[in-house]
Amino acid sequence: MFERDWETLNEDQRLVVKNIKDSLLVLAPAGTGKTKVIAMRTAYLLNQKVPPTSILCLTFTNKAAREMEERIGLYDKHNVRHLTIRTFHSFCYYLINQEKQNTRLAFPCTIIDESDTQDILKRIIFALTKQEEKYMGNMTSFIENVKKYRLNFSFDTELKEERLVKAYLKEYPSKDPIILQYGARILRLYEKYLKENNCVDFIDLIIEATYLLEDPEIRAKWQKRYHYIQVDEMQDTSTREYHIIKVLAKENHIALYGDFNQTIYEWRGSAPQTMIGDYKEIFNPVEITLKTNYRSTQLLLKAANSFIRNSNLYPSLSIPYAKEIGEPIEVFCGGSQEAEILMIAKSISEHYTAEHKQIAILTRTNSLAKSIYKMLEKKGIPCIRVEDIRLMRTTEVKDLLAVMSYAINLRNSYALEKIIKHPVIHMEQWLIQELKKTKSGYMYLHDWFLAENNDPYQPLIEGYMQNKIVVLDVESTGLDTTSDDIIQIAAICYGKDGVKDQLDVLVKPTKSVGDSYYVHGFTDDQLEREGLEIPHALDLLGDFIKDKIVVGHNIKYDLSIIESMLYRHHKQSFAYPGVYDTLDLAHKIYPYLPNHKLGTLSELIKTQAKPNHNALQDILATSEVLTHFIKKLNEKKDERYSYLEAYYPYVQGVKEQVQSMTKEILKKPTYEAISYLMNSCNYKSAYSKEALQNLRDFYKMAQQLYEEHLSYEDNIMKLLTFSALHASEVEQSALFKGKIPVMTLHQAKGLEFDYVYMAGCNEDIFPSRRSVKEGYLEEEKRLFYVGMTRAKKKLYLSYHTGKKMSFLVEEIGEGFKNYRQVALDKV
Ligand SMILES: Nc1ncnc2c1ncn2[C@@H]1O[C@H](COP(=O)(O)OP(=O)(O)OP(=O)(O)O)[C@@H](O)[C@H]1O
Repeated sequence: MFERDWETLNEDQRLVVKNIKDSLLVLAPAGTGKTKVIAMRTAYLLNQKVPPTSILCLTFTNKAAREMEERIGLYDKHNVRHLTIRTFHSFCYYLINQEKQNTRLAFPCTIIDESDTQDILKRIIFALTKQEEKYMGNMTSFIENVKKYRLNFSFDTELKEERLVKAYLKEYPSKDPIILQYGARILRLYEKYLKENNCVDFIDLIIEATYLLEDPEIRAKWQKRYHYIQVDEMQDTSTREYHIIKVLAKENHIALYGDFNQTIYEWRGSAPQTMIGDYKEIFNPVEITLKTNYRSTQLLLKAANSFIRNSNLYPSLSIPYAKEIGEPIEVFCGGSQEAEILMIAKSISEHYTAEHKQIAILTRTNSLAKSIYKMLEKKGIPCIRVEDIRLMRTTEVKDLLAVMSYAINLRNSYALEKIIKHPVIHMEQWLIQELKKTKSGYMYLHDWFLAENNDPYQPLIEGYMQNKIVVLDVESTGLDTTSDDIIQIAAICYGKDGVKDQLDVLVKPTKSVGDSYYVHGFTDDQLEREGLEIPHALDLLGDFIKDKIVVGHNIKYDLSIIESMLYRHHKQSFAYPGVYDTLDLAHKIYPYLPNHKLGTLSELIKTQAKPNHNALQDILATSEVLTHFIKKLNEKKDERYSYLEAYYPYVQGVKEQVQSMTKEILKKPTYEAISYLMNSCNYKSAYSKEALQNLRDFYKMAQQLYEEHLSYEDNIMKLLTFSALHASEVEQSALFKGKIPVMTLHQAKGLEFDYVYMAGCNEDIFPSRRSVKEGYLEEEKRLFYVGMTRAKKKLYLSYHTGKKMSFLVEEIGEGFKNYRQVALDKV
């Protein structure tokens, strides 16, 4: 297979595939086969016996990652599983997950996608300004950019939001009155909200990965891991992402692939020219340009080249492979926007029969895509608005995901609020508002749903008084709770009279400790000599924690791996009267600390025991921190009781409903949990026919993603991560169910179609007036180029009278276009 495909490659492509000794910069204009080349070069590396675990491929979309994996799988089915092929965010998540013990995040945290971010910001902005949506667009990118800007300062610098925003606005001035007046407060409230709910957004993933890689040990480990790094669509890689690549690559081989003319995310922080300047200086790459275009007809390619010249874009021109001269671009003008859309409809139904499915309609804005979709639908043309088929973003899917997310992260009030507002539960708004006001007593919304008829901290306080608290910590061969082994269990039983008992055992693992030796210091030999068999160690632990309150710092991780070991050894889960996490308490009691790691808390409280990765020492430090927290909790006891008296009777019923629902979810595979919610909990009564169809698709997706060997909880985690990282993406398969996709140009990145209609080629629409005002005219030109180069056979450009035709159409130059004007009554 590889040999056969190798034969089809042109000389430039072969140069790239075969060069595995230098760093590379591959400049590849649209349609010249860079995706194909990356896949073949990876296969070639495997042929040359490069270990698959040392190859990292970063793609722009999950779809591209999947396609690349499939393509490489054709050449090497066995090794493809061991490659790391991910999008940037997904890679950062992977890295953080592997460094669970070092990250500042508390696992399992919930990753929120862009629509959740918008939702949260909308609420904050409304609460502060009583203004609604019109400020959203600006605010989302403002928050994203300020968060990234924070990385210009060292992690040790303490920077309050006010100072950070001031510094940012000095460098990047804004005229938006809401940003100027409220920017810092909005940022502060947004960050606080995420922390309280144990959620992270996409930028946090990049920030946390950067933070982790600052640690010399962690950095060296990851640098050692990857010897070959390939990055697709480098032109849209943000400066921050490039920084991570650079750190990882160090002196290893790196290959960047891209096309300056397809940079369409400069507004989000990509600066390809600066990045490449830096890359050339540091890595001294061999530069190869792919010149042969395999996608478009001769005429379309000449038109695209002509556009590049006339608009002064980056001078990378390509030559056609196609023998077909092709048809000229058809430019037509409607007497109104409606007439323009009707002309598109007419053209589609006249020229293309059912066999011609490869058609797409591209627009500059979402709102135009919506109008086109509506009108085509009325005309009976089967089409689909890409925005609507982002399955993971639909309200109904998000409703079900909220239940799952809450089930595994009981600190997630964001998800909880979604659940209790849902029509099947419907807690009244006034009550939710009142419950949110009880934070001053360390009672967050989620605490109301954990509390029995009394103070949620009562069991902890009582446990302390009765010397029945167990502080626990386990060490393992790695951080994958589903497959790694426990090698040490350490616990103390303590309370108001100090430490009463202690358990400290080593355990024989079923596999080598590998690199984890550097974290805990136990060798295979020592564990073999001194370790107990795991069933025995688990029994000892079971006895030790019986009837005790279990506490730990980020205890969820320890409990997950214990649960997994019990499951693997066919043992019953442990039962204990309560679990508390000092990390959770730290967030509530000291919300404004820069981080809540055990070391930070130990310094703040001045504990005698200092945490140092030795399990017993860490436990002692945790117990001192806990004692301090219990004192604080006690101080607010009366306040909590007065809240409980006022609201608990209203909460109780709903609480029981939510608890029984979430408990049930954790006893089933994800897809069964979906049908349980739909049927037994009657979620289905709340949705329309289309929404129910989406939920059926979601069910199927959960079934496909399900992995038997993972625990129920880990499968939920997998589904949630998948949905967050895929939320902004178009699932190509759904597009081609015999419907014509209507989408924005940004959504069309990386796709190709036989026939492409670019609508709304009017001044002020394309280029968009706002972008031009903000200084992004060049980016608008590149977006136009991306649109033109999606077409394989024919391109249609349309506009309407009332506004002038976009000058971008003129910049294609003459000799490639036919003009047509039709009045509305003739359509
Ligand atoms: N050597 C080749 N021979 C025949 N077809 C090829 C060759 N190289 C690439 N192609 C085909 O050309 C088309 C474009 O390739 P590909 O999608 O890899 O380009 P690209 O550079 O990633 O494009 P873009 O940047 O516009 O997304 C694909 O259909 C691919 O299969």
